Amino acid sequence: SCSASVLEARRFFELENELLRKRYHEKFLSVYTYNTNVTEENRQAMIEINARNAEFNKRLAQRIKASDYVQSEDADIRRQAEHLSKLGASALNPDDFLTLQNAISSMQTNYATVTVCSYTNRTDCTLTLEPHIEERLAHSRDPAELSWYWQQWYDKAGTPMRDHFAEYVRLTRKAAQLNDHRSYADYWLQFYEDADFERQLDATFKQLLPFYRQIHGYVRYRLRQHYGPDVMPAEGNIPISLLGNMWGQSWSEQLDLFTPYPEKPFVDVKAEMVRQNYTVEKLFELGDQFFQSLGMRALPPSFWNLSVLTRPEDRQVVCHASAWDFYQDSDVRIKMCTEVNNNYFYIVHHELGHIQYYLEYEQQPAVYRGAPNPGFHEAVGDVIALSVMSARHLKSIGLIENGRLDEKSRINQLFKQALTKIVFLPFGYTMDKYRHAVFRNELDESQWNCGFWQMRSEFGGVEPPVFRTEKDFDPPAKYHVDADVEYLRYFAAHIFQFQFHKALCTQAGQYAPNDSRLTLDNCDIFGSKVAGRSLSQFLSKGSSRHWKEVLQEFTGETEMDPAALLEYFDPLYQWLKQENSQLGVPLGWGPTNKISS
Ligand SMILES: C=C(C[SeH])C(=O)N1CCC[C@H]1C(=O)O
Ligand SMILES: [Zn+2]
Repeated sequence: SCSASVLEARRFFELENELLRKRYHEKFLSVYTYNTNVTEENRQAMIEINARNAEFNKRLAQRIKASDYVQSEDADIRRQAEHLSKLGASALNPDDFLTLQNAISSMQTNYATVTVCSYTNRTDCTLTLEPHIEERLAHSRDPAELSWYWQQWYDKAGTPMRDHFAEYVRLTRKAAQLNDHRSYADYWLQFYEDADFERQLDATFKQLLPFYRQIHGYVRYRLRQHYGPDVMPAEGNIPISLLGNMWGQSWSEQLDLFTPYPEKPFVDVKAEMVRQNYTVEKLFELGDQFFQSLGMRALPPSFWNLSVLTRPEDRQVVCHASAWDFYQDSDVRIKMCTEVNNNYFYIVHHELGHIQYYLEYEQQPAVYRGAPNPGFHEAVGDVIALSVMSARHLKSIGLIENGRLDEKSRINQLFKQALTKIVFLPFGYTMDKYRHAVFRNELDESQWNCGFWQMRSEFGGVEPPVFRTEKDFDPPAKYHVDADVEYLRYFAAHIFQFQFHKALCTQAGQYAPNDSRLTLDNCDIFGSKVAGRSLSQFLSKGSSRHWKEVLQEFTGETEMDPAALLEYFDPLYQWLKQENSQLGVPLGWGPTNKISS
C-alpha cells in the first residue's frame, strides 16, 4: 500500500531510526567505557548521556502517541510505532531518572569492586568473585570454607545494597505507572509480546519439576554420602555452598562428587585444555571457527582489537560477561574476565551467540535490531554450545579420545549437561518470580529477604548454608539484580535452545527420530551450511516480525515447548527414576529452616 500517508510515515521512521541508531551508538560507547574502566568520572559521563537520550526517546514516543501511526494501514509502520512507544525509565522526569540511574550504577559498581577475605588468611581481603571466590566454590570440599566464602560474598555484595534496591523498586514502579503498566513486572513481560507468556512459563516449570526432583534427590543422596548426615540431611534443602556455584544455578563444577559411573570418568575438558596449552584467545577462535563452518560471518577485526577478553591488570572492570552492539560499522565486542576452564568454554559460546545475532540483523532499522523474544537472544550461543559439548565434537577438536559413548558414559555426559540445563530452571524461574512479587507489591518490604529464600526453597529445594534474617539482604548478590537485567529470558532460552537444536540437527542430517546413531545429545552441526543458512535466516529478521512467526519458519513450531529438552535428556530421566527407586532415594523437600518465619 503506497498511499501518501504511508509514504510520509515511512519517511518519518527512516529518519527517526537513523537518529535512534546514532543515540544507541553514543550510549553503548559510554556504557562500555564505564564497564571496562569503573571510575566515578566514567559513571557520571554514562549517566549524562543516558539522561540526554532518555529525553529524545521520550519526545519520540510522545510524537508517535500524538500521531495515527499505530493505526496505519501498513503493518510495518504499526509495528515500529508500537515498539518505539514502549518507554521504560525514560518516562521519568529528569530528577527521578538521574536518581534511578545512580541507584542502579551504585549497585553495579559495588558488585564489580567488592572483595572478600581469605578463609585461610583472614588478613588478605583482596579476593574477587572472578576468579578467586568462584575457584574456591568450585574446588573446595570443606563445608566450613565453602560456607565462609558464601557468607562473605552475600554479606558484602548483597546487604549494603538494600537502600539502593528500595530506591530502584520505588522509581521503576513510578516509571511503569507513567507508561500505564500495572507494574514494572508487566513492563518486562510486554517484551514477550504474548499476554499468555507468564502462564506458559509457570506451566513449563511445573512440567519439568518432576525431572528436576529426580536430579535434586540423587545429588542430595550423593552429597550425603560424601559429607555425612550432619551437613546433608536425607530430606532437607541442599545448602547452596555445596553446589559449586555462588547462586546454585549450575552444579556441574562439583560433578565428580555425583558422577553416576565414577569408574568411567567423564573427561574433564579443562585438564585436557591445560595440557594442550589452550589460551583464552584459542577459546574465542574455536567459537569463531564454528560459526564460520556454518557459513556465517567471521568476527570482524574490530572485535579482536576492541574487546576486553581477560581481566585487565591496571583498572577495575565489570567482569560479568557481556556482549556489545555499537550499532555502527559491524562494531561488536565482548567484555569478560575469561579463564581457561569448562565454565568459560560455555560462556564464550554463549556470548558469541549474541555477537552473531548483532551481525545478522545489523541491516534492520535500529528499532528492529534486537530479538523478538528476549529468550531468543540468550539461546543462540547455547545452541552452538550443545553441539560443541557433544562427545562427537569434543573428539573432532581433539579434546577427548572417544567420540561415541557407551551407555554408562552417555549417562555421565547427560548428567553433566543436566547439572547446568535442568538445575538452572528453578533458579531462573525464581529470580523473576521473586522480583515480580516485589514489583507488584505482593511481597511486603519487611519480608524482602526471607521471602527470597522461602521462594528459592519452595521452587528449588536449596537454602543458605547459614541462618538469614531481614537484617541481611541477599538478592543483590546476583549481578542481574544490581544491573536491572530481566531474568526470565534465560529460563525461556533454556527451553527454546533445545527446540532450535532439534531443528538445526534435523536440517544438518545429524538427527533422526528413533535412530540410535543420530540422537539429540550427540548431534554436532559443525560444518553444516544447510543448518547455517537456516539459523542465519532466523537471526537476520531481528524483531521485525512477531517471535511466533519467525519461530514457525525456523522450527515449524509456534510455542515455547519443553518436548525437545525432554527428548534430549530422556535416557537420563529413565535412569534416574530407576536408580533413585532402587537406592531408596527420598524425593522432594520441605520449607527451609534457615530463615526466621
Ligand atoms: C553470561 C551471561 C551474560 Se548475557 C549471563 O548473565 N548468563 C548466562 C547464563 C545465565 C546468566 C547468568 O550468568 O546468570
Ligand atoms: Zn546472554
